[in-house]
Amino acid sequence: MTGALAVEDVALSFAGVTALDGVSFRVEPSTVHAVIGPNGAGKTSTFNVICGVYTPDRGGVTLGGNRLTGLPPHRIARLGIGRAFQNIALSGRQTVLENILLGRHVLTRAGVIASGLRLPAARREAREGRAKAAEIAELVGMAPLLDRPAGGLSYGDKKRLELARALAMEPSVLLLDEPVAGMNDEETARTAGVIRDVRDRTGVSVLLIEHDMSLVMDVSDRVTVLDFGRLVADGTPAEVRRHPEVLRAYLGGALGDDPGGEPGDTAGGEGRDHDHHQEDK
Ligand SMILES: Nc1ncnc2c1ncn2[C@@H]1O[C@H](COP(=O)(O)OP(=O)(O)OP(=O)(O)O)[C@@H](O)[C@H]1O
Repeated sequence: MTGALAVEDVALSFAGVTALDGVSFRVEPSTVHAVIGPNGAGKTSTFNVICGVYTPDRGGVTLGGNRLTGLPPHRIARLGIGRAFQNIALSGRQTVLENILLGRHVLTRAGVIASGLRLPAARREAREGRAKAAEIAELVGMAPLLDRPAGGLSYGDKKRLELARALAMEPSVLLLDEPVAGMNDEETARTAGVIRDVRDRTGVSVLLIEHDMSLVMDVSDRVTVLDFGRLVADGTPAEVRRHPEVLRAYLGGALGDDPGGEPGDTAGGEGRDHDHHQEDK
């Protein structure tokens, strides 16, 4: 077990626009942790700082006490931060198995020449890779689809394949950017089950950005709320839902008394006036 992911006093600005202003929180091992907040709150910026896409002006990120900030993104990925993207970028002609194997390339040691020559180490690595990919496909409920071309999958399966591909890197922390965006209720429930299974069966922590409050309140062990780049609340879903600053940020939208709201609720979507945030963009 690698230990907690700690975001410590991170500040980030773009040409005078403050994206993050002293944000700190911890993602404990084997937990589901959501980062929520209205549009422009700093959620994506937080992910980009964790992955090393952006270097913060102040503060930094550690995993199990080791500093990630300052390292290039590929090193951070190797150290255990896996990310599945909101925009589906799968190789449509390749099969589910091949797409999951693509996700493993950061772990592959034998190298292209050894693989080309089919040296024993490369063959062993390929065999292990396929076994691991099959295991991951089973975890995300896609075992029967291993030989299907990714291009023909349903929308929900494509999104879960993206998640599987990130898992193939064997991360300690899996970053999911809106894992159920655009999904219907049934697909959302399936993905919620996969997120729980990832936590419970692999011990991987899941850090997710999500506007669907129903999913957030349902699957998260802990929720961090950002607004205008500042942390306004951090706690269990029950604590966060009652927090006065959170209620204010969402203007009585999806986080009100209704536990979990309706699937598809877009907190910060309908529940507040975004215009003052959009001006900053
Ligand atoms: N590359 C960039 N250049 C300039 N400003 C940026 C950049 N990335 C983010 N920002 C600004 O930083 C602030 C935080 O943006 P960020 O994308 O992190 O918010 P978010 O919570 O992910 O929003 P959304 O829910 O709309 O995706 C916003 O004011 C945004 O306009």
